Amino acid sequence: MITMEDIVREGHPALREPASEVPLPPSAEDNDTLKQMLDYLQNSQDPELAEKYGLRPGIGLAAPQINVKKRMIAIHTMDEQGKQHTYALYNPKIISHSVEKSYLTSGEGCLSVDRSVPGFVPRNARIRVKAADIDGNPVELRLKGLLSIVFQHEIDHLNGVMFYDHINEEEPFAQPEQATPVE
Ligand SMILES: Cc1nc(NNC(=O)[C@H](CC2CCCC2)CN(O)CO)c(F)c(N2CCN3CCOC[C@@H]3C2)n1
Ligand code: NI
Repeated sequence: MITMEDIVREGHPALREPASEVPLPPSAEDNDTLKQMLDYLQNSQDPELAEKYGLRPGIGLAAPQINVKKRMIAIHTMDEQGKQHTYALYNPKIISHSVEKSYLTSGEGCLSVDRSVPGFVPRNARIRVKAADIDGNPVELRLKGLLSIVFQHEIDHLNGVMFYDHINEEEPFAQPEQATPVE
């Protein structure tokens, strides 16, 4: 079971190195790791389990955060319409994106960052993603809103990018150009 002890924090080299493509079909080990990442998110959103195991709540997780330098991400979140979305993917790749930007009005945080970093994180409003699902089958997703933001935060981790790398240093809460806020 993944707990906060397995999550590496700022300063750990794994957070700043690019992660490697996962050979498909996935090995039993990679499959197990990805399932455990998804379990973490589901456990962290259960108040009793989160309390019992001291889990910080999460809606996304990338393998480098558990010191596995492979291109694997898990996402478990509700969208703005209250629909549950669960993804466990290998080798996600943004193949196209909108010119329009968006950002979470609450700013972003990170399970690997034990501090608050205020500011808007400008991201692409809509993205098209190609990836492989947990069985290694190809998937193509068109994402917008919160889901688009979460995917970009996780794919950033596969490229050694942290959310605060995107924050405008001079004016953290400057309204990003051509951007739609996501509540
Ligand atoms: C927005 C939010 N970020 C939470 N944490 N941060 C994370 O997930 C980081 C990834 C997110 C940060 C911004 C975009 C992606 C983890 N990251 O570092 C992975 O790279 C939350 F936990 C959370 N929610 C709202 C929904 N709620 C449902 C009930 O259970 C609690 C849950 C809390 N919303
Ligand atoms: Ni993160």
